[in-house]
Amino acid sequence: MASSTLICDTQPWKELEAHAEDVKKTHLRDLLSDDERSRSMVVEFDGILLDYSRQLATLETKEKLFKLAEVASVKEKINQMYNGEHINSTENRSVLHVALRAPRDAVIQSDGKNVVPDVWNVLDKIKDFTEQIRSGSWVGATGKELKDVIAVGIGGSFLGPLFVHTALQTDPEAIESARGRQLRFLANVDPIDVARNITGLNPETTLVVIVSKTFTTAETMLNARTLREWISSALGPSAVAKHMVAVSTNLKLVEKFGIDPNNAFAFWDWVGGRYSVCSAVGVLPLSLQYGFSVIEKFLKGASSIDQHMYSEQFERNLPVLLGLLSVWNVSFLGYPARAILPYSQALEKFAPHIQQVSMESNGKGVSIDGVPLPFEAGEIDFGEPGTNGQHSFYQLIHQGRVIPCDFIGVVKSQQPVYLSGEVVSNHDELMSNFFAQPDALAYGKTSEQLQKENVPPHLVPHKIFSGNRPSLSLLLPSLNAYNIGQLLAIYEHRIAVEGFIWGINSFDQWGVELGKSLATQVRKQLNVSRTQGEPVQGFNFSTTSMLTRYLQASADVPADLPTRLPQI
Ligand SMILES: O=P(O)(O)OC[C@H]1O[C@H](O)[C@H](O)[C@@H](O)[C@@H]1O
Repeated sequence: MASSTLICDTQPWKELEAHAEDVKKTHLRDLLSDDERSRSMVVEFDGILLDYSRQLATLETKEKLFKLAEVASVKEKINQMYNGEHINSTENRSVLHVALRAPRDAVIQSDGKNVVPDVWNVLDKIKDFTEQIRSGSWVGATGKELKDVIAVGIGGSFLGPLFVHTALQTDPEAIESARGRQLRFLANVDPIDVARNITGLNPETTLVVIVSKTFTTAETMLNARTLREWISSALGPSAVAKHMVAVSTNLKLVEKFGIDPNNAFAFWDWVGGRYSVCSAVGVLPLSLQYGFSVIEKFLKGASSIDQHMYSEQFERNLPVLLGLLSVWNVSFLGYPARAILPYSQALEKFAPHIQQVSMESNGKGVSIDGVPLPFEAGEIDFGEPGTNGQHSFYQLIHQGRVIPCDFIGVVKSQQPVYLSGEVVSNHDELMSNFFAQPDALAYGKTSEQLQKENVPPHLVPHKIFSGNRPSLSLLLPSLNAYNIGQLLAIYEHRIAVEGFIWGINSFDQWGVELGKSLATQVRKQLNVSRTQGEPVQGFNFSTTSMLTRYLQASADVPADLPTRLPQI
């Protein structure tokens, strides 16, 4: 496909549009009665099972989607990504998060250089440093062991590590290796988040890890300065060297901040922020908490999916299939949202992480060549663990709008519980819902069924479930570090595949800039108003009124800002 051709102008796209009209006339009840079809919509790789038989799709849909992938050059784009080509063209960068989890002997080139040795130099440094901290050979300024870690970072420097930390927290092996240690995350510039993070912690036993790709993000830098103050006001300025380390691509700014460059852990501009959890961004704080050997398993799980994505034919390729189905739902069936529904409390931070990976990657309005898109790209991702979500927003999913759902289940619980006298184990109880919900969505309930149940006629319309609501199910064998790595990589690659089809740049994020620069203007205004009593000017009526009101009502904030840390 010529690079300036939009995907929506190609024949396979047009055929899919016409085909979607036919498929909309069928019902999942009928599609699911064809066992042959269902059988062909189950794929397994490395213990992970994907069943997409409850997608509103036929065998013909699949074939047509493969043709779309062909005309969109998906295979070529995957190869370009793995070969380190500058596919992030607006930032002129390679996109090589796969190199972060590649085996030591792999060769992955960026700009003519094999980056794998650099990756492993940093991993070795992390291993060494975290062993020093965990063994107590590195101590704080007063000679005490550093048992607690606060990771300061936001966006991609926060959400992925938080997801993995939350997922590992109840894994038996991880629990064992984290005994006596705490890992916290400070992301929001809201001072309440500082207060919550330092509550109950002693600076003497705390290590602060500043995580920022650019080392310029306003929120992270203010939080970093705040925690530097917390440490130095308690232990003296020289304590910072023992209590603060950094992860960044910008080692000059790390040094300027006052962190010893020896205690800085590098990564590279070919790692996108939201794809950085497998770099020092995630590996350092997570190894401090769980030990490097646990986190190495997480990297191996992600690497297994990387190889699969690269070499498996599309019919059996989990991320490619998932990506194609997402495009089908969004662009042809017209369902703009997706619910991510893990039936595991350990995955409670998975949807928030994927929200960033997906919405920041694919929420674009122009093609990679800058041509405005005549169709919507991206999807609205949200989710909560089951069964909690069932008691919250599932009403809308069952009887309101159609939202394709990803059901994620786990065969073996991290924490099995059985009660004598109960019908099933606690995990079986959870999984009963995992298995039931997709069928409830697909089949629904008809008025005939309701009448047979003697439902009073006036309630029948309220109790009808139209069904025909698509979902897919992913079944993981367990939820250890390896499986968590697999799950992460499946979603990362799925999102890339969607972007490859839509013909957009999934690896830049210009849409976050405008709000940041307007906040700079407001920050300047707040400063001159508080320090010099300047009236608010240069804003529209609404912002001027609100700012004025805010300033008047918070006049107790001292203009000279004497240091004040949370009083909690
Ligand atoms: O890691 P940092 O440079 O501090 O960036 C943190 C975050 O900043 C921005 O908001 C970007 O949109 C995110 O992709 C990034 O992860």
